[in-house]
Amino acid sequence: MGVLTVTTLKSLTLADPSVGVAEFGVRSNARDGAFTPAPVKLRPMRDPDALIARAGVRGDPDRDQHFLVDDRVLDRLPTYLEDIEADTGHLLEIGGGTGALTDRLLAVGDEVTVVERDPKLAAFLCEEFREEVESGRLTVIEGDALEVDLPEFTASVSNLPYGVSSEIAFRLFPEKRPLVLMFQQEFAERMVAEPGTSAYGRLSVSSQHYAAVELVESIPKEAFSPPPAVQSAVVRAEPRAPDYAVDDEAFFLRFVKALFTQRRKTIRNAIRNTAHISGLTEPEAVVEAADEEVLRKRAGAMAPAEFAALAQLALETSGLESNG
Ligand SMILES: C[S@@+](CC[C@H](N)C(=O)[O-])C[C@H]1O[C@@H](n2cnc3c(N)ncnc32)[C@H](O)[C@@H]1O
Repeated sequence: MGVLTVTTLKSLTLADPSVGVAEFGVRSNARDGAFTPAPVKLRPMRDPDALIARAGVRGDPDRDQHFLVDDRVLDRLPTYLEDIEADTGHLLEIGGGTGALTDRLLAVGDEVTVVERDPKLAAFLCEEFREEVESGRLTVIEGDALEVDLPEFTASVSNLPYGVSSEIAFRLFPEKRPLVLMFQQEFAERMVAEPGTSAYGRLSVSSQHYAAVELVESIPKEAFSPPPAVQSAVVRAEPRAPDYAVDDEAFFLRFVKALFTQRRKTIRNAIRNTAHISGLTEPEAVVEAADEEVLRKRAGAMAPAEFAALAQLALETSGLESNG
């Protein structure tokens, strides 16, 4: 019996996607060395520069348009979902651009929805992926990702528009789905930061409230056209319940926000000074009830579970403004 060697082609890039499909086959080392094409046929991935040329656009930084042009990065992004065995039944992409990432998502997902605000790009995506749109595998939503209704997606992989990346991330987090999102490097570092580090803050606590977050890759500016001003980074968020319980999630997040506005102050003074943000009607009662050890800390040294315990205590000892 001959030894079988699977012939794989990680990424075959052709300028024109209509040129053909790549055939993946199994080569038998039997004496005749015959090549038997495997039953599956995989198509090559679209070339990102050719997509930009076909779309007839130049990325406009004022509209958060920095298109990924590095095939290796594009090919890797969906693999961060594979690593955690995420369900790729329905992938959501925010900011489709000229479709280089959309193409990779169609290769791994059963169904893909892409949201794109720029009407010209949304129309191009419909044209470029006409077959997938007609077969129902791809839905293009033209509109602002902060406003449109999002579908029931199983995971998202997106190179986010940086101007609204925080707002979009916090629209996606509560959906509790695996996310692979590109941010500015510094923002990504703040999301994943640990207590006691300079990058740790409100963003770290609120991101980690929803998911286990991990900075999986830094991406140089040259991977984009046009290159952004700063380096980027990919964050993978795997949803999980936090290791603490909070009765009022909205209050917890508001309380954390309030305390970090006074990060140089002790927690004691931060509670007192930020009632207008937290909505606490009796901040002094919270100070009286809390442990001295906690009150002496500063927000940057508080673990998420400590904020949660303090928020619970605050709810038990103080009222909340009715609009808080
Ligand atoms: C950083 S580019 C990424 C494009 C493409 N996914 C890629 O990786 O090459 C961000 C895209 O989001 C679009 N965009 C900007 N603001 C948006 C918004 N509020 N909602 C939806 N799309 C937006 C831009 O037009 C642009 O195509």
